[in-house]
Amino acid sequence: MKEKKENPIKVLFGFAGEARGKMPLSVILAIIGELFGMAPFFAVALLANQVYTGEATIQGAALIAGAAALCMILRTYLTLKSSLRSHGISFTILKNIRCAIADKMRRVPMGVMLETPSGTFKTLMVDNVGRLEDIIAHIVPELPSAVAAPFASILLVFALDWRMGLASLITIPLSLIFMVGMMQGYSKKMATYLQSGNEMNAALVEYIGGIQVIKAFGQTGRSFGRFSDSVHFFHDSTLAWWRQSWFWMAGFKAVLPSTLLGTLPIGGWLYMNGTLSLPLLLACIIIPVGFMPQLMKLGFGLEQFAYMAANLNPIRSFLANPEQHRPNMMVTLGKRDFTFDHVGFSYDGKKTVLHDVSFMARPGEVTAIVGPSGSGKSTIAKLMAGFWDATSGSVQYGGHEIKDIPFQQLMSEISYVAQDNFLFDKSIRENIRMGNPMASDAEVEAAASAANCHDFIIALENGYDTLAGDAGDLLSGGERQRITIARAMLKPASVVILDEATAYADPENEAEIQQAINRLVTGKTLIVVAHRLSTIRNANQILVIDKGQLIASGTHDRLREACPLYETMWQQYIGAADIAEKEEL
Ligand SMILES: Nc1ncnc2c1ncn2[C@@H]1O[C@H](COP(=O)(O)OP(=O)(O)OP(=O)(O)O)[C@@H](O)[C@H]1O
Repeated sequence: MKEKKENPIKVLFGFAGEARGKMPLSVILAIIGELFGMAPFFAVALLANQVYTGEATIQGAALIAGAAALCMILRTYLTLKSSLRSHGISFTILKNIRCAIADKMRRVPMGVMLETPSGTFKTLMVDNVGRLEDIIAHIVPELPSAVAAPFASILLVFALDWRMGLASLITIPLSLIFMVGMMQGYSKKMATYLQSGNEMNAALVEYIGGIQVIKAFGQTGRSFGRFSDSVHFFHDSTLAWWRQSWFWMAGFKAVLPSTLLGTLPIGGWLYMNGTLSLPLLLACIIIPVGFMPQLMKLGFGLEQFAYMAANLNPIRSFLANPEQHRPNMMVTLGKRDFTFDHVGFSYDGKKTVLHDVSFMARPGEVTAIVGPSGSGKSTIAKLMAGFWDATSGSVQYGGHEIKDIPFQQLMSEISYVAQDNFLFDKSIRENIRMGNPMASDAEVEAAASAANCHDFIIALENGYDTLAGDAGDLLSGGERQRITIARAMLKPASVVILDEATAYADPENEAEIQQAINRLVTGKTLIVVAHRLSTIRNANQILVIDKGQLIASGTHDRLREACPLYETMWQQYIGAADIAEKEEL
């Protein structure tokens, strides 16, 4: 995914939608509000002058104080108005970003959705987007006003006496030195901070998920190790950042508002010289005291912009994913065969994982895909299911390119049993029924029996009503796999794509799964990504994949003679099966 360096504010307001063009008024209201906020300082300066010149009267002082109070009321009113408006805009932008992410989820290839952990979407939608709220609602309108009011005051001090104007600015270059120290490596540190926070969240979810095993076996386990490491990393990196920046931050906060450092000695010297009158001295000392705290907001605001960019990046990155387009109109499918015609594929546009793969899988037959780990077997299965589109060449089903078949229509033809045997956090009954929402309870249980899972399901405390999430730690990987096979059995599909799980190679589970598969595929086309070669001995066609290339195809007996890689895999398989059998005895 390529990312152009774009102004993050521009990117953010690209989502303004119906609130487009409303921010300038919010900024103007905030600026005018801040200008009114300077009134008390002018009032004090004016009063001091009147006292000095002997012009001060009770009525005059009351009038000045009243005007200052009115200005403060106006300031509160305008700031409130600006804030109300900017919050409205902020919520609109947040809503639009969330809608854009949700919309994108529908458009990205199914493979992106299946392979991205759901926690990542939660972080994107809730955390990253949520953190933008304050920045839009506060920083955007307040930053220009934090510049405007001090700027107007500085101009006034310069107009009164340019030497005092310069004296009042003396703390700015000094504080800039501290600010540069504070901002050193800021973007990198902020990115580490956010990333380590996300890593801690993910590790916590994994740790809590496995707590039952940890308690049962009194072990700390790998997941605790990961959680503990992430907590320590978060602690260490945050502390290191704080240690590096506290001195600079304290210096910045102490120096910037201390305008007296310049105005008092220089003003005093000018007064003693007789080149500055006392009223001017007082005015030039008091007015800067009022504007510097505003400039502090500027420093804070700049920091927030870096924070905003760090939160905006993962959102932009997801939205930059290429989209998968499918028509809505159903097509008339011919003979249900799969044809791969010179197919090439890359997940990320950089590394090619399939090179020029061509084959045909005929209806009603078993086509097996074998090869070393990482050779591209699952990728072929995912291209058949339409989860990704071929980068070059074409994948066809029933005489049509898969990308010309509506996704729903293709899904109604195919039952896909994934390697990671994904169960939803619903009851086991509902998990199986997802294969066919119209199925009765009796049909669900019949499918479960055929998939060899009825017995262990009824042994659970709540039987078929047990939530898959609650049952997660009670079920073995093989049992979870069989539940997904039961789901696939219930689906009235003509093709079954079975991405075999690698992990459940113990002979008992293997036999149970094998039986379930045999019942599942009666009369259907089976495409199996095979890790256990016993599964596919009788396959009509076996495709041997190596490093993304189809190096041979044929029946088991033919490949044993013609394909050395297949023969080696077969010998390894027999050897492993022998060892497993002996261990069982
Ligand atoms: N979502 C993805 N994004 C990027 N690369 C991926 C993705 N999924 C798989 N790959 C890479 O594509 C290559 C082929 O992976 P694939 O899962 O198809 O192999 P496989 O033969 O099925 O492996 P295994 O037998 O271990 O399941 C591997 O290098 C893998 O790292």
